[in-house]
Amino acid sequence: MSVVSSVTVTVPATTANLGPGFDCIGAALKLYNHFKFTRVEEGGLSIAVTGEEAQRVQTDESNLLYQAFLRFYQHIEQTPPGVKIEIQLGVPLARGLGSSATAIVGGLVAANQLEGAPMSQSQVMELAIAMEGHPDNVVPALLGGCRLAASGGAGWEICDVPWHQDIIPVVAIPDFELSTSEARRVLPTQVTRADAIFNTAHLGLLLRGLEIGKPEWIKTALQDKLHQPYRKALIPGYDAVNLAAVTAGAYGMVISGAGPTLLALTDELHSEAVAAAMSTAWEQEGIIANVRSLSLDIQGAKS
Ligand SMILES: Nc1ncnc2c1ncn2[C@@H]1O[C@H](COP(=O)(O)OP(=O)(O)O)[C@@H](O)[C@H]1O
Ligand SMILES: N[C@@H](CCOP(=O)(O)O)C(=O)O
Repeated sequence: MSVVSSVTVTVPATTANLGPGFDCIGAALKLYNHFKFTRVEEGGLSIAVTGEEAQRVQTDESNLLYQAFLRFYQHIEQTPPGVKIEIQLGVPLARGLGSSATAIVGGLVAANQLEGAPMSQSQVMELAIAMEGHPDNVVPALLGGCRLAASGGAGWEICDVPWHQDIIPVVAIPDFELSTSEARRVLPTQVTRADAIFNTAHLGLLLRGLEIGKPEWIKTALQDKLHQPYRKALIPGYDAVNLAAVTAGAYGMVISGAGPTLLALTDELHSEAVAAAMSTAWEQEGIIANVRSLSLDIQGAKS
């Protein structure tokens, strides 16, 4: 491939953890950010952002998308070109839907394309994981689908997790932010053996439950002892929304990523009722949420 002057990269939102899979499993959703990079021969940086939360995105060198772009050039040991970046935001910021992963993946993929793809997809993935610090958002954002990542001796093993077509994700996105770093600060650095065993068993059950679409298994499997018990307190109304979702027919409800978005898994028959119940429950707590059913994106980042 040859060097190009402009590239547009589309990157999906992701929902990480899925209950017991803290820091190792995530799924790409059909909700997107679009990033256009244009080489500027005179040098310099300009960033323009459109979309609902546009004014919340940094437009100087600290912009995460640009930081990922720079990281690519540092990695290939070349001087970065001047660039004009146009961001069309579709993924809400700091809500637990992997907005930072879209920026990291977007910046790396765009730079790689501009330079004629000197890096393989798996090299881009390793760099993205190193930047984000955990694999569960950047891996599905790059590759699409539901993915489990495990660090091997030399690198990462990525496993494609089959997702039964009857399982519908419903996301309830509240009108407040919770940064991932803040939500990680409340987690203990050590866990008990009992909690480790609990999550190991439940993640195993979840993988098989997602594959065959068995409601009882998914219901049990969505429980977690490693992060949700500590993070619930950061999300007002968590218990009320959980009860409403399950009463309306959800298999279960979890925190999407680090929150505050809440994710219910359900079936087609119940998805509308589950969405309405989650919305109402949060409204009763004084929180307005954008609640919607989303299907899985299976393509990942595309340019
Ligand atoms: N499109 C984007 N362009 C630049 N920076 C972004 C973009 N999306 C997210 N970010 C950065 O990532 C931060 C949110 O990251 P984080 O707290 O991990 O939340 P999330 O769960 O959405 O990934 C934003 O405050 C912003 O600094
Ligand atoms: N495993 C991470 C996932 C963070 O996801 P995000 O969408 O909130 O960035 C964590 O739980 O901290």
